[in-house]
Amino acid sequence: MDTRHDSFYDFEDKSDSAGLADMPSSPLSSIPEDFELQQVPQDLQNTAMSGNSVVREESRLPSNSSSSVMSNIHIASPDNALLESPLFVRRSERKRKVPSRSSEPADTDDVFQAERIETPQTPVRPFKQRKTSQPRNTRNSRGEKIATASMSHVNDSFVSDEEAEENVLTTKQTDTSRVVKIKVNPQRLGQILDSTPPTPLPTSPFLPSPQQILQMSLDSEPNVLLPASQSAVDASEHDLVALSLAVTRKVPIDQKPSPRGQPEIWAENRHTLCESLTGLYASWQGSYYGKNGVAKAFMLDGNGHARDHLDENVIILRASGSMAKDGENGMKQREDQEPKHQYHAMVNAITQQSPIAVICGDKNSQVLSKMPHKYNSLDWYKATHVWTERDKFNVIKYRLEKLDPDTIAWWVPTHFEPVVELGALGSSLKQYCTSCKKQYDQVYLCGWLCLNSKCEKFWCLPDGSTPDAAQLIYDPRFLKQKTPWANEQAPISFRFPLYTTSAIAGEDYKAENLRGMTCPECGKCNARIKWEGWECSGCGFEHKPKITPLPAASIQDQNYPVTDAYPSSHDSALPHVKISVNFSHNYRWITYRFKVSATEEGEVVHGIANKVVREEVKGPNEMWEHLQTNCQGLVRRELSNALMNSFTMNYGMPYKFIAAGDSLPFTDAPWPVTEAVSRLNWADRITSGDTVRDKKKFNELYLVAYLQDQSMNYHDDGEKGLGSTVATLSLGARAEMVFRPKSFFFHGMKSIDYDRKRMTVMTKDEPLPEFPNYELRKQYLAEIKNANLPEGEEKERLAEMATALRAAYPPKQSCTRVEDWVKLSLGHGDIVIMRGAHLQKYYEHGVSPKGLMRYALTCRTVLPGHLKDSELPDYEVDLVQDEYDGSRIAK
Ligand SMILES: O=C(O)CCC(=O)C(=O)O
Ligand SMILES: [Fe+2]
Repeated sequence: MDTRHDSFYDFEDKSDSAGLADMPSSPLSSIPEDFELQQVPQDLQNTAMSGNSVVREESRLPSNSSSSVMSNIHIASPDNALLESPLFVRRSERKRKVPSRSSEPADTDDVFQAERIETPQTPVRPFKQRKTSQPRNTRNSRGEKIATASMSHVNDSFVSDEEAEENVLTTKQTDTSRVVKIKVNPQRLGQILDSTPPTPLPTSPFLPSPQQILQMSLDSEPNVLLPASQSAVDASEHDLVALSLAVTRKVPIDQKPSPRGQPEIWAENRHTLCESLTGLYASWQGSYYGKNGVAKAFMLDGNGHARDHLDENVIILRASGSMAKDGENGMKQREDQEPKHQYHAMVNAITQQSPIAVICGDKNSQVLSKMPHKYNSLDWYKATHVWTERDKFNVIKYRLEKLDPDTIAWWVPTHFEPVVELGALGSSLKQYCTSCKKQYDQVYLCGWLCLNSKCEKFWCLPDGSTPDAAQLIYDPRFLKQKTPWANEQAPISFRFPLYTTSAIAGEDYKAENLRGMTCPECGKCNARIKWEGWECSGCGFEHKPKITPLPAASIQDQNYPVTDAYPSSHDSALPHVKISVNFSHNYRWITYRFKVSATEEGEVVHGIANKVVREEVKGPNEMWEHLQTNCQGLVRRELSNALMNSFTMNYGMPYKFIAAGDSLPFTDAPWPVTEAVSRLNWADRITSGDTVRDKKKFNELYLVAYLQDQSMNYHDDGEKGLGSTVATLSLGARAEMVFRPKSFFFHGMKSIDYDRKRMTVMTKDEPLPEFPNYELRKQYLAEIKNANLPEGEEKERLAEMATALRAAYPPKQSCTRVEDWVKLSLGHGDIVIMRGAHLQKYYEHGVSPKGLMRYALTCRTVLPGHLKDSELPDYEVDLVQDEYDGSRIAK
């Protein structure tokens, strides 16, 4: 199996973005498994911006607070509303269902006054704000008239007089009051509730049935939230339920209306998106991307969590990760989500007021309109809240708010009327937990809940009971609160600036040169596929800047000096590898020999070139300089739904094994290609002792161009139909090339699918004495050979043997890891030749260049008759004339 070229993952910020292990089908479902707890300075976590100045929002917390600050809900205080609200403690369960606009009063001193909750002082009738005005006409963001009403925000409560009687005011009241305007569009609310049955809600002791909700909403609509003749504070629970249902109403994807605009950027697939948004969103599988401990972006696709929400300005989503496959396409949570790396990165985004980019996939079920493309940039967002909830497992949730609240989002449908504008309901209710002393917003209408997963009262309503899922209807005041930030400007356009070339030699080979292009004309994300530059497959826009080549003189590495003498070696090998050395033609030829089966040896020859070789006429230096400016048609080939990260071109016989791609006849190749074929044929001859010219010529050359940071993962070159010798000429940057036995051969175990079961079995390959459990494996192999079991039974027995082999490892010794046996340090002009039929079957190799730019020119022999007619090229494969004889560098 050829597993090379999967190192395109190298572009991912593995430390922050979702782990690859999960391979979730829904991007909303992965989290790095290797999250590390990253401490956020406590004072940073507790700071929140108010206006332009930083204030310590939670400065009232007790200094001896026992629970982790990390699991607090983090609130960028919308304004000073928090400082103005009284706390009510409810006596009866019945009253708990009534959402109360109540919270711990904000004291400006630093000591949390928890005892106030337990010790009511001066019980007084709760202050009921009656200061409301008649509705008047105002204009919404599109200038259309909507009705508005003023409502007291401070000390108010959506409770009736009777209920209010039963509330006990436990804290001193503040006399400050603030009037906010509620802008609710009654027509819109009515329409929504009329046309859409609310999400079915099982009956609960706290909430009315769906039918009741609908009825109540319609009945009470004129009074609710649009207090024509009545005070807004009389609005009761069902009004909020109705409002919440209207605000969170979802339309099935196939019925979603068209958006009013277009995304700034869009992509047809994940890899073009990630490559074009490098640094902003480069999560190949996960939904989350962060860098340096700060959250950067989310991708919302698929259904997400049951209570995810995405409207014209607010998003609620669950943290990614902790998911496992559930059936064919689904995912289910498999464990509690812990406040780890991603959580802290979100906290950092809140405390640093660092905007988060949101991308939306066309499978997102919450978004208001039909997404025009597979992936679409939504907008920049403020992270405002991070908290934990409980389903079967703990779930970490985030609230995001559109960064620029004043422009209408492009994805809002043309005739969309918002039910309630952001900020129109004032701020959310906040309350302190009597146990952990942490303050949280009231997220759901069923009542205030402690959202600290480390607290004994976590997920408890004030009476100690826990809500059932049916009660979890969002409090619209929580959803629709407005969180001003000191700066609400997008940090960068999603259409990134085009790459501009550098006059400094070598700069153009840096990794950023491989970034994709967000088309300045149409916004489509395009990977850089061609060596020559960028092309937009959406509108045809091209960007092909001229690069500055790197002269041969600049690639001489001071740490590996070469002279006219035979160069020293920088290779290494394990002790059981046999090594021999020869000197000829200004090359040091080192041969590494090791067993590739019980009876056969394979070899790797490394020819280390000196200065004479490098400077030879038509030698490595000239080849290097010519290729940089005269090699057309190098492309990144497609590989199982992604792209190889290096640029390649094939010459001579088609090489179909890695990824399908174009081939050119040798007659159309730049001269270094044919020169390399000729030189590698010569090198093979002189190092194998086979002096017969033209005996087994290479008929194919695969040219690979690696930019900075590109590499080729462990793989083999042993595809069927290839000759057993593979030779490479290395040009440019130094590279490390490593060889090791494949795991199944070394450890003698592999995973197979048999009878619809995944099982680990012992392999039947003869082990080598250097391998672990050598004696035991020999014994087991003999047993299997003699037993002659039917297939199923044999598999079962091999599985038992694998279990026994695993148990036989000494403690702490890995039964999967394999060490490199040979490590070559390849310099400019060096040659590597691999020989041996079983070398490719049982060993694998990988290459990681260390500098800015490198070419590998690898020759193979594609055996005649191996290709099908359809795979044959439409040109005659003309073999390269073997002119090279090494005479210019003979010594
Ligand atoms: O980059 C190299 O030196 C080797 C490339 C290689 O292994 C391959 O093309 O199969
Ligand atoms: Fe290879």
